[in-house]
Amino acid sequence: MAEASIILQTSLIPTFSQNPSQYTLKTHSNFYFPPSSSKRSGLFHRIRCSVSTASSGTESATQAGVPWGCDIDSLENASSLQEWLSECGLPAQKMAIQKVDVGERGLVALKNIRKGEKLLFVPPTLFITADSEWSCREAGEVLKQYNVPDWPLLATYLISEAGLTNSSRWSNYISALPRQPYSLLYWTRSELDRYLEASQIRQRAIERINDVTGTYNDLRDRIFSKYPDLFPEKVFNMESFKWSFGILFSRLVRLPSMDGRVALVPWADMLNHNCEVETFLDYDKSSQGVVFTTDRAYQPGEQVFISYGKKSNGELLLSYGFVPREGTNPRDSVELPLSLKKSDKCYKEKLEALKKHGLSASQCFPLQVTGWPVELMAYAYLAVSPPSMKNRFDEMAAAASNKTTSKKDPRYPEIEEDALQFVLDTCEASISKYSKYLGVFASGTMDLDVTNPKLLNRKVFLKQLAVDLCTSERRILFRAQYILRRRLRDIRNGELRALRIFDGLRKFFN
Ligand SMILES: C[S@@+](CC[C@H](N)C(=O)[O-])C[C@H]1O[C@@H](n2cnc3c(N)ncnc32)[C@H](O)[C@@H]1O
Repeated sequence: MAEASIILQTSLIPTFSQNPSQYTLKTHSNFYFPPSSSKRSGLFHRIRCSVSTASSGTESATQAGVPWGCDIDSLENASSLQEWLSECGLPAQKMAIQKVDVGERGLVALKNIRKGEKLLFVPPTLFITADSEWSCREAGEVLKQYNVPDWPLLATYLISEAGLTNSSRWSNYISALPRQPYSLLYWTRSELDRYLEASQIRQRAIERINDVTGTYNDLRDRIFSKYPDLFPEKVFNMESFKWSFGILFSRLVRLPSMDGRVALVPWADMLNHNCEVETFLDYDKSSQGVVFTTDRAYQPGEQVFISYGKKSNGELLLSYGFVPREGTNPRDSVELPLSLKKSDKCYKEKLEALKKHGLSASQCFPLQVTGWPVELMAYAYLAVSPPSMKNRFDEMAAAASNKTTSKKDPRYPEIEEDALQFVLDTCEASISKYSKYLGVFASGTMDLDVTNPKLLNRKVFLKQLAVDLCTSERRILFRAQYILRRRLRDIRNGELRALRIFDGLRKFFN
């Protein structure tokens, strides 16, 4: 299991990124559109494809949601999925899809499973990748002609196959997918503003929704509108793209041993996440299938888990729509926003130095229970450094940028106390934001059981997720506050002791 740290982070996409602005899904600039449209229309003017527009009547797709898939906790289609997969070459399994306590549906051991055992063996013929054959060949050709990148291509592929209902080879798989995956993509702007006000995840969710909307608009304007027979708006619309991106965010796998190729892997994507499990999905060259190796033993009836990667609770909520129980995620982190003070005499020079290294006047850094990155301290040093340290601004900004290769821990003893105090102040400002939020919203929702969200109304469910997230993020801030206060106390005690010694020596020589 080589390079576990890298692989774990990338097992189930999307990956953790320290800097939200580095997140790239999109869109305009990624597309290459061939210059000549006359050639294109010559090639495609005859093509037609019959796509079922399903949910009849006047109900628009936007109001009705997508007309395919099933309820998130439904086992209705699970047995036909399992049957179809076996017919298509999935070997006999030691697990079956069942209702579970964590994750609603999941894979449960049917027999004793040993630690270190390889499971699954899903063959490549059952993966959905950017190279999969389209049931509507012409639609696939159009997208390839436009060099549409993998993510939007896969999102369109999924809708195209779903729209064909039973005539798609993936119909058994698609019928077993959730009709509305849990995802922040389904939260409205006012829900994000209201419930995630205190957390930086709100901004990440807004950016992600904008990316998905931008990607859909791009595809519609540049491609779908030119081929309405292949991409009718009744099927290829914002609602269906929200669904397909929701599916990709929560189920797409990056396979390190296949050069990082991304794929939907039916059956393997029925495994739920556990923060304490270290094993992940990958392609196994010897058995030529997707497998994972158990890192613990399972008895019949126990749910089997994998890891979706080293993700914070916020990132798990963003992509997968759940928040692990408090204190169970050793990889949990919270983003701390640090900013230059506008009143700083060297504001302009500092900003210039930051910009040179791809940073800005306001920057988020991840705090973990175990500490924080060297980049955060470098940024704090820059923020508090006086004009006399002008010649060090560039090196501080470079160290604050995670793009630098050297990970030296920058130290400026003369301003260390100020830098720590600056981080502590920011930390405490964040804590009071969380406490205010939790004080207002949390009352009465803390002890609700969210294992069966269908029983709760949507508002209460979202609120509980937000409260769980904010509680876990505030816990990390409290821990950082404690460490910072202790360090400051040590520095101040050390200074006091040094002053006393100096004073004693002075008196002695006098
Ligand atoms: C790859 S799918 C796993 C199969 C999924 N449970 C299903 O029935 O289709 C990922 C989704 O499973 C659910 N899930 C996975 N791990 C979970 C966990 N630890 N707690 C709660 N839900 C989880 C979330 O809804 C997530 O979006």
